[in-house]
Amino acid sequence: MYFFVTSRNNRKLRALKRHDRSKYHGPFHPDPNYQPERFRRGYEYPANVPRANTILPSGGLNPLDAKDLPNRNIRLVSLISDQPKSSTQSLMTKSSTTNTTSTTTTEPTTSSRRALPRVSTTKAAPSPKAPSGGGSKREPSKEGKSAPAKLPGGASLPLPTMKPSIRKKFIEDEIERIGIKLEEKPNTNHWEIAKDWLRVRSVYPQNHQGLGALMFAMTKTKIMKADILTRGTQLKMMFYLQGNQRAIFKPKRYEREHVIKGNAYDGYDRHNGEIASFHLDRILNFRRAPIVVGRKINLEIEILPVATQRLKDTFKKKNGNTCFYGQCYYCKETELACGHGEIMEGSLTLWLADTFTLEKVRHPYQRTYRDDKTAKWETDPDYCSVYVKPNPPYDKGVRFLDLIDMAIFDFIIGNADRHHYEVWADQPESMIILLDNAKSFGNPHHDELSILAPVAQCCLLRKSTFDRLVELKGGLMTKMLIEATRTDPISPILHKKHIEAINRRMPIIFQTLTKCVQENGRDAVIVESWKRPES
Ligand SMILES: Nc1ncnc2c1ncn2[C@@H]1O[C@H](COP(=O)(O)OP(=O)(O)OP(=O)(O)O)[C@@H](O)[C@H]1O
Ligand SMILES: [Mn+2]
Repeated sequence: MYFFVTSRNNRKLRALKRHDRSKYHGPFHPDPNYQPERFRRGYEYPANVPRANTILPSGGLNPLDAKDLPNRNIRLVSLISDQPKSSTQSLMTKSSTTNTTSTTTTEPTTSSRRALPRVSTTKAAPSPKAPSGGGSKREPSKEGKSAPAKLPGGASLPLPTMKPSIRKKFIEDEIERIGIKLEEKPNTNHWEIAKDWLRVRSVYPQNHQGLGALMFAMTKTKIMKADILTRGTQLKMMFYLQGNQRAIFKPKRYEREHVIKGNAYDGYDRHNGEIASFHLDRILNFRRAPIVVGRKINLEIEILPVATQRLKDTFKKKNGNTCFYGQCYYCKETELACGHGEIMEGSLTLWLADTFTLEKVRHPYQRTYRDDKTAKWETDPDYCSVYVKPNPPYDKGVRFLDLIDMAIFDFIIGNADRHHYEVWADQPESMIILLDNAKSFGNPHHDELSILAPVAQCCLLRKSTFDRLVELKGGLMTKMLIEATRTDPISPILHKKHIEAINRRMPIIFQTLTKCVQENGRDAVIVESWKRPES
């Protein structure tokens, strides 16, 4: 009898839940309550719908909401300023100012121990002393190294800087180096070259002149066959290029200035984000992302004649434009991707050679993709030390530091959708391959701090990444990004608001690291390698 009542109640509860469509909007559908209509990834959350509050509101506040909240006049003081600051320096410093141009607001907290900082940035949060020209104004000492910035508690986070003249030359060289000439190089097997490049810890080499020729080939080579790609949840096509090379085509869905509102993982893929991310991967010298170019295709001439029947079946005309909807988890006839007439812009990602096998791993900082449910990492400040650090594959080797690198990368590009990542199977030293970066550059007015959770909680960073970030600070990263993408066939790749967003996010990374250094000491945070200490 008891069982009967309970199961009937459960049934009722389940039925109730089924009608409550306000919850699930993630990529998976683990339960029967899933309602795809409402929370397709292409769906943008209406502004007037109240959202359930989580302890951590996805790591950031919408700047537009900040004015409604009390006691948020808190100014973020940069810790990477060039002169040592007084003890008012802290990641979040309470300020009595009512200055509305204050770039950052944060909710006051009684405890310094919380899962994540809640900071939201409305517009460029300049590091006060960071010059826009990319150089550093810090007075160099005789060796060209600056005095370390002293922090409260005696810790320091030295940011080595170059002599202004050396820095100037460095900037020029870096900008020169990162530009790519897309030029034809006939009688070359570009695909074979890309295959030879593939390593356990890199996809392509640094500064290889073959890259421009390979990318040129990607933009021009005849498409021999076009098919759907059912893998993943987003609309895309699989192309087979002449010479037996596969490539993924992600269609343009938004104009450059479009802002994706709502959750940081909302919206369709951004093809330009996929391109910009590849170049950022080059700039950071990670070389862990597949090679991507922009390409405009003629759907009627280049695709339909070589399309498989199952892809052709999803083609439609709308308002005189050729469109398709493909076949994937979120693909449906009413959500067409349309060309401009017959021409469709998109990104083309080179398929990785089969030298190694991909293995998919669940990201330890995976989101719940639900408003009513927080993941453990969002509320537990010890999540990293208890659940990540001590356990394989993060307890030794390169994986853990790769995870942190990826968090930095994703924070810069604004990708909050890294629910899984991929590595080479059976290769313990494998890199985390930065596959699928298209959920990026959605909202340039919002910095999704929760993406930095692995950095803020684990307080570890590979030294080479730290050094590179220091080199790129002060605007060099974005200068290089603009130069790197300038020759892409569908350039400009990013709207200037996104460039501004990157410049704003860099100091936030340094602030997060500084807080780590304050608490743990520099040597424990910036490391060459990491291994779980013997207990
Ligand atoms: N360049 C590539 N080389 C080899 N395999 C790839 C490549 N790009 C994607 N894949 C494979 O296809 C899968 C789906 O691709 P991708 O992640 O870009 O699609 P998606 O629809 O965005 O997926 P999701 O919805 O899970 O984010 C990847 O997880 C990977 O296994
Ligand atoms: Mn994706």
